[in-house]
Amino acid sequence: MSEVIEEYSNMYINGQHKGLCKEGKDCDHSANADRVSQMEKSYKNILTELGEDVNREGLLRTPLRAAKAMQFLTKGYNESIKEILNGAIFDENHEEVVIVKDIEMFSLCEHHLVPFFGKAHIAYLPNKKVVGLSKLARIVEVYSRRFQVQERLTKQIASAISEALEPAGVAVVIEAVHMCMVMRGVQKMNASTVTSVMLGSFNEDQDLRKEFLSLLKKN
Ligand SMILES: Nc1nc2c(ncn2[C@@H]2O[C@H](COP(=O)(O)OP(=O)(O)OP(=O)(O)O)[C@@H](O)[C@H]2O)c(=O)[nH]1
Ligand SMILES: [Zn+2]
Repeated sequence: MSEVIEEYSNMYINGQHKGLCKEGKDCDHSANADRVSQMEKSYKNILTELGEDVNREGLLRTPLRAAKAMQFLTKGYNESIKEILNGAIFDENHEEVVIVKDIEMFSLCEHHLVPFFGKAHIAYLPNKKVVGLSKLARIVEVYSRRFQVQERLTKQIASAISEALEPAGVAVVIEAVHMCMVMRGVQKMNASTVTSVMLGSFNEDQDLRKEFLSLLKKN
């Protein structure tokens, strides 16, 4: 048995989940072990093609570590908004804007598979329903932990909030630095990219939009 399959099989003993997955959640460790094992092989190939000796001490466990790291960095594919928001939305007659700003986000650019990272700022104008504040940050996690372009990430976050809460309006702004523009390609250290999606009242009401954008400038 390969090291990775052994490691993953050990997590599921006598019907008890140990380690990665939540108690009682239906999951398939052996399929995941196969996936990680295949990725490990692929990383070995990549390192070899780059001229590295995959048998030197420092690299011995690197392909496996890289495979697991990549799984973590793309864990959003296995997460569901529905599950995250289950029980977290409640009735509240709050008619003012709710803003959560400076939510750190880390994603991977789908063109080069290198990171882009920065901050997401979210506002919504409730329409009878509000959501646990941390869940807004969790929505950012679900969509950013995937291969992305910043525009789509911004839109997916806004749409998820809009569908779940049916608010009067939603605004999402993301500011990010793309390592594909910093470490390679055009090599611009200080360029940052800002994307925004304004739905409902944030789209229709210029004053509301301005108020949100001016709040983002304040520290
Ligand atoms: N719109 C958008 N473009 C992105 C994002 N991330 C990376 N890109 C761009 O995707 C483009 C890929 O273009 P290509 O010309 O195929 O790639 P490239 O030759 O590596 O381009 P350079 O980076 O200019 O060297 C580049 O312009 C990247 O800057 C993103 O989130 N949104
Ligand atoms: Zn890129």
